[in-house]
Parts: sequence; structure tokens; C-alpha cells
Amino acid sequence: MPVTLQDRLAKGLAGVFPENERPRIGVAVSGGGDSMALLDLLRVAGTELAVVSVNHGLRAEAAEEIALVAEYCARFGIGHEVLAWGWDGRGSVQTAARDGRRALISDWAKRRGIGHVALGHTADDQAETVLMRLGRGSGVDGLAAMAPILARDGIVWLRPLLDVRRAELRDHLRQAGLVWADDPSNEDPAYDRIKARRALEVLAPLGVSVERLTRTAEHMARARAALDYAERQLVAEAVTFDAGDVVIALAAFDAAPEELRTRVVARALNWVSGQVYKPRFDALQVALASDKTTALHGCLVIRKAQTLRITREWAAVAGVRCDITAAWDGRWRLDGPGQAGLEIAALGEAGIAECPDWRTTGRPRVSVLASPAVWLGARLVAAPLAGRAEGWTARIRAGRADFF
Ligand SMILES: Nc1ncnc2c1ncn2[C@@H]1O[C@H](COP(=O)(O)OP(=O)(O)OP(=O)(O)O)[C@@H](O)[C@H]1O
Repeated sequence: MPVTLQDRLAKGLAGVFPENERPRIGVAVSGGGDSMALLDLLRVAGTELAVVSVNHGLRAEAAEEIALVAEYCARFGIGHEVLAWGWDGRGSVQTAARDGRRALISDWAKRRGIGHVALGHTADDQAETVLMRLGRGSGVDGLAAMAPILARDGIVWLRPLLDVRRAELRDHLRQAGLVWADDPSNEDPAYDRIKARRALEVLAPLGVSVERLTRTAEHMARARAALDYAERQLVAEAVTFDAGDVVIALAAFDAAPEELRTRVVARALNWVSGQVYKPRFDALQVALASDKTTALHGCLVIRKAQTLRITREWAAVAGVRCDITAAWDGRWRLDGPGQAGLEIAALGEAGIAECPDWRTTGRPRVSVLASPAVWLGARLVAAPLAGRAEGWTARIRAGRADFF
């Protein structure tokens, strides 16, 4: 029996939900061919759906394209919502639109109690992504390209059509007598994605194809899973958490391969700084090779005889101030005898001068300087991580639990 698109969709969704559970899922549909086909395939499969479209307000035709989605949903009695996005003029418009769409859709899903949202990315998108990333010199993570299942922004994103060719979805739409919109920017050679599409044709004599590049992505995803596994073992062996710092025991660390060492330190830098973007690889290599303290990614990497300590850089938090009830630097909460007007700010030079016992913490001075303290205006009230608690305690997100 031939394998149908329905079978391949089912394969793309295999294992996402427990056997007898078929919750309502969200589908992000632009009115383009890929997501319209995804919508139709999911509906025919009997999935309970809620559909969302985002109007980026960038092209006059967007409203008409979304009207196609609305018509489809009305015809089949499926709930459909349109969310509007506006550009604040910052950064690249494409990146801002994509990030904005992601945030709007995930918020929408959470509001509606929807845990999963399906996207219409195809094998062609995946292959183009691999090629673009090759062009940027990406490593294993980048070449693993788009994940079929990804928990992010508080929901799970699904890409059940990553194995299906764009042309097959167009055929499906034609056979089903459905209309879709072709976004004219999908032909604009100014975009990297379109350049990648053309490059694929040029590289065909070398044997490069969508099938082979998607296979590369799958292979890289497996390699990444193996690296994750090894990284967790190294963390279990070598990493401890000390008042918001990450401390790496060099005995176990130095014996590990370079790829694992850089991954662990990159993760530690993100955990301490709260940044989501990874530190630059070359800067990371410099920091790891140095026997001195290095500033990187809003942190200090401090090498001692037996340990590598990653601590918050005081300069990066010197201006960070918040109300006593808020999370300071995105990760610290302070509890104690409250009074009006208290704020949290870094201890800093002014504060440490008033904490004669800071050495009892056993932590380096630079780490203590960047620790959260309670202030009333310019007066230091308490410094729970610098030996001057005054009834205050400092809490941080769980260490090992959310390191990964
Ligand atoms: N404006 C939008 N509103 C809702 N979902 C969208 C929108 N744009 C993209 N998506 C979702 O993200 C997926 C990938 O979008 P992208 O623009 O990269 O691909 P595309 O090839 O243009 O897809 P499509 O043909 O479905 O628009 C789409 O398949 C769809 O699920």
C-alpha cells in the first residue's frame, strides 16, 4: 500500500500524545500553501483544532491571505483567530516579525489552554535551513536545524511535515480543490532562504538534494542528543552551584573533550547571566584557554588551581535595581523583615565596605560584589550573601534542576 500524506502526518505526530489522548491543538496558518495543507491534513485526520493567523501589517495582501484561512475555518466549523503584530522599527524586520509572531502565538495558545501548536515547515524548509547554516559555519546544533518537537515559550511547537516536500503539499491542495496564497516574498532573491533554494539547484550535480540535507539534519539531531547525554554526565561529575555561581572541578573537566567543555561553560554562562543567546564560540575558547580571569557574556570566568568559577560580573549588574518583591537580575529573590521603600541592588564597592565578614562566605571578592543586597536608598540594609544577613535570606532558581 502506498504511503499517503495522512500516514506521514501521523508519523510526524507519533509519540507526541499518549495513546488515548487527543487534545485540541493549535495550528498556525498564514494562508500559504504549506500551512493550508497542514490544516487540511490535520482536519481530515480528525484532530480537534484551533487556528491562528498573524497579520504582520507589512503587506497589503496579508488580509486577503488570512481571509482564505477564515473561509476555510468557517466552512468546516473550526475556530479561527487573527492576531495583529506591529513593528517597532527595531532590528531586522524579518527577525522581529518572526519573534513577534512566536510570542503572539504562544501567548494566544496559553490563553486558550492549548499546549501544542503545529507549524507547516516542510522538508524543503529544513534543507534550506541546513544549507544556510552551512554557509554560516554552524556546528552540530545549527545543522540539526528545526526540531520536529520543541518545547519553548511555555508551549510545545510541532512540525509534523518536516518529511514532506512542498510540492507534495501543493498537489494535495489542488486535489482537494483548495485555494492558498503564494507570498511574493517567497520569490525575492534578496532573502537568504530564496538564495538557498536556488543554491540547491546549483548544487544538484554534486548530489546535494532536499532528501540528503534533511538526512544530515536528522543525523545532527542524533549527534546533538548524544552530546547532551555526555554533557549531563560531565555536569553531574564536575559542576556544583555556590550562591548563584557555577563551580567546575577541573580534575573531571580537563579530562573531557573540548566540545563538551565549551558546551558546559556556555551553559553555565547562560545560566548565570540569564541570557538566551549563546556566547560566541571564539570568545569562549579564549576564556577557556586563559589562566587569568576573563570577562565574558556578562560573567567572569575565574580560574583557580582546582576550579573554574563562573560568576556574575559586577559591571553587568551595577545599574540593576528593583523593588524588594521583584526578581533581581531575573533570578534572585530576597526574603526578610520587609519595610516600605526597600530595593534590591548589587552589593558593589560601597556595600562590601560595610560587610567586614564577607570573607566568611569563602567566595571571591568579585563574586560577593555582584551579589544581591537590600538597600534603602543609598543605605545598605542587609547583604545575605556577604555575611551580613540581618534576618534576610537569598533564594535563587534551583541550580541543577534548570541548568539544562
Ligand atoms: N502570518 C502567519 N500566521 C500564522 N502562522 C504563520 C504565519 N507565517 C508563518 N506561519 C507559520 O509558520 C510556518 C513557517 O512559516 P514560513 O513563513 O517560514 O513558511 P512558509 O513557507 O511561508 O509557510 P506557509 O506557506 O504556510 O506560509 C508556516 O507554515 C505557518 O505554520
